[in-house]
Amino acid sequence: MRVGLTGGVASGKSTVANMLAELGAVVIDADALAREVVERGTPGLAAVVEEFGDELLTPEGDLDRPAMGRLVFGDESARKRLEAIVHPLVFERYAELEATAPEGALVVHDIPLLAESGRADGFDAVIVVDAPTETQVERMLEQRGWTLEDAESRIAAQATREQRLAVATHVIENTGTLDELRARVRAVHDELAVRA
Ligand SMILES: CC(C)(COP(=O)(O)OP(=O)(O)OC[C@H]1O[C@@H](n2cnc3c(N)ncnc32)[C@H](O)[C@@H]1O)[C@@H](O)C(=O)NCCC(=O)NCCS
Ligand SMILES: Nc1ncnc2c1ncn2[C@@H]1O[C@H](COP(=O)(O)OP(=O)(O)OP(=O)(O)O)[C@@H](O)[C@H]1O
Repeated sequence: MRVGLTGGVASGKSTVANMLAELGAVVIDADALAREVVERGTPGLAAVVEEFGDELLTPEGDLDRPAMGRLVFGDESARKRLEAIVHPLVFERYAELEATAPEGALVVHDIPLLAESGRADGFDAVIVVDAPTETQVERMLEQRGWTLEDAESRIAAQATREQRLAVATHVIENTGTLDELRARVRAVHDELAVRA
């Protein structure tokens, strides 16, 4: 059973993914893979440096993620050039990890850009974590210390709520407490697990 999990930035995807993992699902996290493929010393990071220059590296030689974020979320063509390097590497790692999942497992693919990718049809079910834009912005400002401009530029780089909801088979509203979220996640998990 291959389940896609998506949602806008700071909607609560990782929180939901962690709750699903606690319930026994195997979670593959695209954001984590996108970090792994550009770690220090990787061919991915070398490709990024070739494209964008080494001023986007920290003195230690890591990708300067805040600086890269400011660049790509303010410049669509730069974002597309970064995605063209990172996304194929992420898909490669995805295929490798998926092949190691145990038979009969509920395999959850946490993919922030699933609606944008046009790949939602390839999943048996698609869970969309949904929250109003104001809630997303509040979480980014309060819990991540981003500026309003950082928050709004990430939202602008993503599909709209409506576009995301259009690919959902299951919607998880994340507007209440974490306990309410956990109860909704359990209900969706239990429904999908019997089909796995
Ligand atoms: C620009 C980068 C270096 C900024 O790193 P940073 O640590 O600040 O953010 P992080 O990677 O944790 O992403 C946080 C969230 O930002 C949003 N986001 C990230 N990349 C993108 C993108 N290309 N388009 C729209 N939203 C994005 C997602 O909601 C994601 O969950 C990084 O986001 C990146 O490498 N992005 C390109 C790769 C990508 O598309 N990743 C998304 C999943 S494959
Ligand atoms: N129902 C909730 N009540 C309070 N805080 C919440 C709730 N849901 C999520 N959060 C908090 O909001 C922040 C964003 O959640 P999370 O990291 O799960 O979002 P995300 O969609 O994975 O974000 P990103 O797109 O950046 O990866 C986190 O600090 C999380 O603890």
